[in-house]
Amino acid sequence: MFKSAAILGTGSFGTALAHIIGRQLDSVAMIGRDPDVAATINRDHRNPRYLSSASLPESVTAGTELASAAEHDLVLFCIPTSATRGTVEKLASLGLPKETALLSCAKGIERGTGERMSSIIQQGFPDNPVAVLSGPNHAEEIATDLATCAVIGCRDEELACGLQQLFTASHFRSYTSDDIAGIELGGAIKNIYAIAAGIAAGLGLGDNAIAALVTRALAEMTRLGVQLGGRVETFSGLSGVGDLIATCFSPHSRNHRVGNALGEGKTLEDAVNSLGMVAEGVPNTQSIYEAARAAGARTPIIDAVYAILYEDMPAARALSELLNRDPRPETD
Ligand SMILES: NC(=O)C1=CN([C@@H]2O[C@H](COP(=O)(O)OP(=O)(O)OC[C@H]3O[C@@H](n4cnc5c(N)ncnc54)[C@H](O)[C@@H]3O)[C@@H](O)[C@H]2O)C=CC1
Ligand SMILES: O=C(CO)COP(=O)(O)O
Repeated sequence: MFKSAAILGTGSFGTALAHIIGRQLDSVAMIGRDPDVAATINRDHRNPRYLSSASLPESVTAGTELASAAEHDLVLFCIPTSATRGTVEKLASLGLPKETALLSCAKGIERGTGERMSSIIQQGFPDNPVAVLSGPNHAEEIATDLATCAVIGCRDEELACGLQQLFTASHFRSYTSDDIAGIELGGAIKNIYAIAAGIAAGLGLGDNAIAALVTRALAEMTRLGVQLGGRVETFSGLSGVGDLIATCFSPHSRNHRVGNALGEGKTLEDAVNSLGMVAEGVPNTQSIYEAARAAGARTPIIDAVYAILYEDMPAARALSELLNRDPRPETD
């Protein structure tokens, strides 16, 4: 179905996905902002800044011209969610054929509007087909060919199958679903729990506490995700519990690393600056906290992370408040 693709973003995820789809397609153009990074990718078939040990197939080239996305059948959005609307607007002003399929790979919702990335992309390109990709997909593991599964969210069956074929390799298996909202919400909300799990680890809590936290996080994610428009079963899938487990327990998770630093007493600014990559859970704690308030949802874990990140509440006090809430039944 696809012969070529453009990947917007030459960061970790764009690089990992170029490594995968570059083997399947005649040409993959990575589009970034830094001409030096692009030149090195073209010369060495490696990204000097992100996942520099991953080799990129010969079909992968890089550049900085957003307009060149129009030359491809498929455009992947692998940029931070905070950059999506601006990039969509710029790309829409340059124009894309209406057959070009658009695949959102970012995990977060927009602050202020609460909109999911696929909606923002669809607003910019009302006539183009839009799909999403999510799941437990650490770029570091994809780029070293460790086995990975993902879910593709798409309402058009033919496009879903085409994308599934593209994201099928000996070590990469993909599934399809038509619950785009549920898939995107799981991927966005889990980032906050990865910060919470990191905080818990940084505070020196044990396995019992972290298992309890992740279990209650799944209940909260499902409750909130359904209130925001996802289907309940999606949160038991790869983009829900699958990604929750990956990010809450993996040393690769940037959100977990930010949380860990906070639990050890670092400031948010230091935790984020020392990362040098995007941790979507930081801005998304604000956007999702606001969306939860607007929906009237009960989200004690998100509220605790929000208080730690944005209201200077000490992590130990937030933990104590979480544990000492009024008792309630497990399922309600
Ligand atoms: N790294 C991972 O394992 C995974 C990341 N994702 C998602 O992919 C998205 C991108 O994350 P990463 O690639 O990991 O981030 P990263 O921090 O590794 O790279 C971000 C890239 O976006 C570019 N960028 C930043 N601001 C921009 C702007 N305003 N306009 C255009 N480009 C801009 C940067 O130059 C960089 O190339 C995030 O939403 C993340 O949650 C999803 C699955 C896995
Ligand atoms: O979404 C991810 C893996 O599925 C990446 O998580 P982090 O952004 O926390 O590294």
